[in-house]
Amino acid sequence: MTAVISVNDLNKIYDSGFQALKGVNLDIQAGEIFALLGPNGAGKTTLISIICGIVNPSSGTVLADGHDIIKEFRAARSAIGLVPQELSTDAFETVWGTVSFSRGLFGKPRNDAHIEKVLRDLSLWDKKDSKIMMLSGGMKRRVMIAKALSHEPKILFLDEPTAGVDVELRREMWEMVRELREQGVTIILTTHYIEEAEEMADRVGIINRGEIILVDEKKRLMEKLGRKQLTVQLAEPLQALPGSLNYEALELVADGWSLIYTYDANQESTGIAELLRKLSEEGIDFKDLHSSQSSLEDIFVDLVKNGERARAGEAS
Ligand SMILES: Nc1ncnc2c1ncn2[C@@H]1O[C@H](COP(=O)(O)OP(=O)(O)OP(=O)(O)O)[C@@H](O)[C@H]1O
Repeated sequence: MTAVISVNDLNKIYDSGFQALKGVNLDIQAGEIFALLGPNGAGKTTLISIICGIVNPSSGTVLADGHDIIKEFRAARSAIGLVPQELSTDAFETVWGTVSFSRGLFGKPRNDAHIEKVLRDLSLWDKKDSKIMMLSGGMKRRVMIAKALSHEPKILFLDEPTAGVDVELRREMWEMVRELREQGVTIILTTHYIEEAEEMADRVGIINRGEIILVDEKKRLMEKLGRKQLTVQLAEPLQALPGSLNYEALELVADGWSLIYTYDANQESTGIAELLRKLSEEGIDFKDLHSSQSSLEDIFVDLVKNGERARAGEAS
């Protein structure tokens, strides 16, 4: 695997004195979809902005497509397409005009066939002569993507691509991102929607308070940290758990009508057999059993919470 972006010991301290990035190390592999996930203010936009040359780093280095983003800014930047959070296009320009103009900004020679392909791939071809202001919100977002792809970048950044878009458009965007990956574009998206990372990404990086707290393949992440929950629906409600069933992994919920048992599906012994035996010994009957896998959301919330707890421990 080759890293198409390599971030080394990157720090950012804003003029206000606020440290938005703390020693970030990150490699993005060619051809992957990488989701950078983190709560508001975690540092996602700062990281992307540094890689794209919009914000200066305080220290550390970044290589994009093998080029140092400061010393070889032009070469690094021309490998990158950026779809920013904000929609910013000239309302009076046509779709064709604005997208071709973007290509020119990167010093690339005119290539109408490429612009046509981009517009067709994004279902914008029949709108090529429309003025931007005449387009729907979804179409405007597509134009932003077309602009970012106009100079044939190898790497595409999407900053919160589906913030504030409706469900249908979100699905379309996901589909489009997958198609781009098939064409060999490496994609990095930032999101606070765990659903988005879960749906789209090959790998997920979690950033919190300027630190990357975890990077892993999505599948492995879910297997490694994924807990399962077994819900036992009782035949009769319980007031309280009997002493023999009083353990941390077991909770009485739904006014005493259900038990939730949390276990690690990767362990050889899950404890389920023992739980069921104890229920029977205590004479507790149940109507139904079902298990569910924890989502990336649970994993994320746990990681962020644990990080905060560890920090509180350090402080005290
Ligand atoms: N120009 C600036 N000057 C000072 N602080 C800043 C500046 N830009 C961002 N910050 C702070 O740096 C932190 C990280 O911001 P950033 O926009 O990178 O986060 P984010 O993860 O992208 O958040 P969001 O999801 O809300 O966009 C925030 O606390 C923010 O207030």
